[in-house]
Amino acid sequence: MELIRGIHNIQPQHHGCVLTIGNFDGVHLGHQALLRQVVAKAHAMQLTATVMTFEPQPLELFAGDKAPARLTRFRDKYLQLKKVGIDRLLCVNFNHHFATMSAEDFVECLLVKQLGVKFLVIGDDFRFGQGRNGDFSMLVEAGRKHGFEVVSTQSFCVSEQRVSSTAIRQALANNELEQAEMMLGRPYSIRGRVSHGRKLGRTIGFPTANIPLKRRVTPVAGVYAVEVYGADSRPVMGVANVGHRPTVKGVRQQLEVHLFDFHADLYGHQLEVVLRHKLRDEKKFESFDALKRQIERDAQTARVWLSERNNVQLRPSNGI
Ligand SMILES: Cc1cc2nc3c(=O)[nH]c(=O)nc-3n(C[C@H](O)[C@H](O)[C@H](O)COP(=O)(O)O)c2cc1C
Ligand SMILES: Nc1ncnc2c1ncn2[C@@H]1O[C@H](COP(=O)(O)OP(=O)(O)OP(=O)(O)O)[C@@H](O)[C@H]1O
Repeated sequence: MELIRGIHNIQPQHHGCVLTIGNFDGVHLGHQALLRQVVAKAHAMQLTATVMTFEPQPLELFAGDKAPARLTRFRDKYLQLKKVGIDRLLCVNFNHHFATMSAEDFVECLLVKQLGVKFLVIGDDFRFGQGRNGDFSMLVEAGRKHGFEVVSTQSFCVSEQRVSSTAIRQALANNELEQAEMMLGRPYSIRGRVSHGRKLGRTIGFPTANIPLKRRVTPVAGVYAVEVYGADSRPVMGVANVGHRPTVKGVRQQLEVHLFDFHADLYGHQLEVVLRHKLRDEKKFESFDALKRQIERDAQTARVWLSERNNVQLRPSNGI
């Protein structure tokens, strides 16, 4: 998948495409249904399947710290879009200048002149341009004038609820991990590179791989039973904490994972940590020793939960 970083990097060879536009945070099942239409249409028209997305996401520019937590970082979004079969990703730097572009300019300058859009697929609620003034009917009108077609997809629902990034964040915040998985089409996970921590964990028998979340705010917090990919050729079970570590006066939010029965150096590795089950909220303990005893209990509960779940999943369907 080709990545175009910023509208100033659009070249004449990018002219002519089947396009969709949006945040695509999570690249959930609703997004995937829409993206599959884009890919199918692009094949039929022998054009490139193109996605326009924004970095930062518009609300992150407008609301700053109050913007909702991200489901997927840009890197994860890129990988998921590639998996669905998108050919080209245009990542627009969403700054105040871009935000003041009128809906008319957005269509005429960007969609028509620069991208030469031939077919546009958008969701039923899509709005664009300064003040969110542009809508579906305006695009249809512009399409007639400039010779491109516009279709609006129907809402993709799970259990009669429209799948959306907002609904998934809500499910995660309510500890409804299975509900979130049904909407994402895959379990919720956090990816990142293991960095050096304070190395206190090993002193209490619980070495942890630390994945700094940097400026990322996650829609989850607390202690979880997890499944980790990227540490070994097979998934490794473990227990993880997403939080600020108040007992040891941690400042930055971080993901820390202790892998069961695993003894190898993981510094620098890219891990994917799948959160399977929430055990409890993070809390401040009166001593490091009390925290240690609680982590022992967490690890035991996580082991039991994960092995019960794996037994159910691995049991052959014919009951043998
Ligand atoms: C399963 C698990 C649960 C944890 N729960 C808490 C908690 O409730 N409160 C807290 O302050 N820190 C918690 N921590 C973070 C520990 O404070 C941290 O792992 C320990 O200080 C080691 O840090 P280090 O990896 O930087 O050496 C937890 C860590 C793990 C692995
Ligand atoms: N469930 C869905 N069914 C069909 N189209 C969808 C669905 N969810 C999103 N889309 C469409 O996918 C495109 C990108 O969506 P976008 O990420 O902006 O919205 P979203 O997932 O609904 O997130 P939010 O909850 O923040 O509104 C838009 O055109 C949107 O209308």
